Amino acid sequence: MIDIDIALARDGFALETAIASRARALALFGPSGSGKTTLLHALAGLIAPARGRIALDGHVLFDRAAGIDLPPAARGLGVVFQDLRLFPHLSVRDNLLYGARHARARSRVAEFDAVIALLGLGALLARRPESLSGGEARRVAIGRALLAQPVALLLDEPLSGLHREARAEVLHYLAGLKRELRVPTLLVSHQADEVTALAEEVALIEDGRILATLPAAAFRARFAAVPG
Ligand SMILES: Nc1ncnc2c1ncn2[C@@H]1O[C@H](COP(=O)(O)OP(=O)(O)OP(=O)(O)O)[C@@H](O)[C@H]1O
Repeated sequence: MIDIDIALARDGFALETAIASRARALALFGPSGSGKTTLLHALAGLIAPARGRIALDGHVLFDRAAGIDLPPAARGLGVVFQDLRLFPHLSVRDNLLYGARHARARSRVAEFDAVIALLGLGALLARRPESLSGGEARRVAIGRALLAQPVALLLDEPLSGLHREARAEVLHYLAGLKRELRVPTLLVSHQADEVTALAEEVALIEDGRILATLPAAAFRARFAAVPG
């Protein structure tokens, strides 16, 4: 259960959003510049809203009025940023183990071998990030985030900038994770096809405001004709 009701402003852009969702796979869908990444960063604890509250499964991450603002590491979130942020000097295995070393003791989302299998990383373990294709690098970043045993996974445009085959490849693996793991996921995207494939519920965002929150079927009916 995610409960967000926040407002913040910076450089002429105002974000004022409220979302309450019980979906295990929620997407935030909107055009470029609508505030998706800003909202994800507020959730992750990288930007402090001027007003409001953020709670996840009843745990308060941020509450301006109550003076609560958990630092990013204490929020227990697995974040895959648009720029991935893999460690260039570490092998794929060590990038993944970094995630595992920072695992939360309380929860068990997925074991190392299961993540390797689910994301098809077995053949890549000795490689360095610089030698990976775009799709492979994303799979590693997702694996590292999962191995931190997060309470929720935040994915910022996980398929953007990939060519057609690589998009299909990463989408296939993300769909597998959704089937196999119970971890709640927030997907940020401006592409209707990936939202349709991965989300159970979709919050539509425009100009920093949530226009509506739709079940996946209603989203499909409304956006099916939009090309990816
Ligand atoms: N660090 C920043 N400082 C000031 N303004 C910013 C900063 N980052 C983003 N913005 C502005 O905030 C607004 C929302 O940006 P944001 O990146 O959240 O949108 P988005 O929906 O994620 O877009 P995209 O899909 O292009 O990443 C934009 O007007 C952007 O120019």
